[in-house]
Amino acid sequence: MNNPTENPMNDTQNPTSDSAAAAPAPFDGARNRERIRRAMTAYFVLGPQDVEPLGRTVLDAVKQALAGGITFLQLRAKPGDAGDILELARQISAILPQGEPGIDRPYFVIDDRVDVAWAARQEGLKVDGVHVGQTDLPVRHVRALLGDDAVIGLSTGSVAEAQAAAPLADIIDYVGIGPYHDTISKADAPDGLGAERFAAVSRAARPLPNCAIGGVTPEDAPQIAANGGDGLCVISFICRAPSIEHAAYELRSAWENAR
Ligand SMILES: Cc1ncc(COP(=O)(O)OP(=O)(O)O)c(N)n1
Ligand SMILES: Cc1nc(C(=O)O)sc1CCOP(=O)(O)O
Ligand SMILES: [Mg+2]
Repeated sequence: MNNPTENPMNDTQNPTSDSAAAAPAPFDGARNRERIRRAMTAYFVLGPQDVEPLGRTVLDAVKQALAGGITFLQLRAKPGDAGDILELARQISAILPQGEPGIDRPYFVIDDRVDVAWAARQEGLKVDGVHVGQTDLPVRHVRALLGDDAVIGLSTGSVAEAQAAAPLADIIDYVGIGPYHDTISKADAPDGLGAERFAAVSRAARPLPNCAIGGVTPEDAPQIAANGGDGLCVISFICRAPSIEHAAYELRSAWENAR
C-alpha cells in the first residue's frame, strides 16, 4: 500500500493550481514546493490526546497510518512537555522509512514547538520542520531558528491571513486552511468555513500549497479539490476509525480520485 513508486508525491500529474503550473518549483530538496503540494494529499495530525482516550497509542496509530499510505504527518501533543514531545518524535522517527520526505516517506513536522523541532533536527531525527499558527512564534523567527532546509507550515483561517501569508512564500512552505467544517478536535476553533470561503482563502494563499483541515473526511475530497485545495488534513477521521490503516488508505485514495 505504501510502495514509494505509487506515492502521489512521485507522480507527474499537473499540480492543481494555475500559478504552480506556470512557475518552476522554487526550492530544492525537502522544501521543493511541488513535492510539498503533492504531499498534502493525505495529511495526518495526532497527539496522545487524540488516541489515548480511545485505548490507542500514538506510535501504533502512526504505524498503521503509514501502512495506509499517509503522505504528511504532524505530531500535535497538547498539552505536552518539551522532553516528552521530543521522546515521542524520536520514537516516530525510528519507524519512518529511510530516505527523502515526500518521495520515500511522509513529511514529518511538529506542531507549535519550534524548540522541539530544532532539538529533533540537531539529533538527526527525521523531523522536517514545524507547523505554527497565527499566535505562535512569527514565521520569520521560526525560519531564522530552524534554518533554510526546514519545512514550515502556517495556519490560515481567513482571506486576510492568507493574503498576509502569500508574500512570505520564501519563508513558509504551505498553509493549513481551516476549519473547513466544524471540528471536535480543537477547542478554540471557529465555525467551519465551508467551500465558498475555503475557495477564497486558498486563492489568496497562492502560490503556497495548502491542505484543508477541520472535520474533513474523504467525502469532502471532490469539493475541496474543486475549490483550490491541494489535499486533506485530518485528526478524527483517522484516529477514530475502526481501522486506522484503512482510513488512511481511504483518505489518500479519495484525494487521488478527486484531483
Ligand atoms: C495542517 C494544520 N493546519 C492548522 C493547524 C492548526 O494550528 P494552530 O492554529 O496553531 O492550532 P493548534 O494546532 O496549535 O491548536 C495545524 N495544527 N495543522
Ligand atoms: C488542529 C486543527 N486546526 C484547525 C484549524 O482550523 O486550523 S481544525 C483542527 C482540528 C482538526 O481535527 P479534525 O480532523 O478532528 O476535525
Ligand atoms: Mg499552534
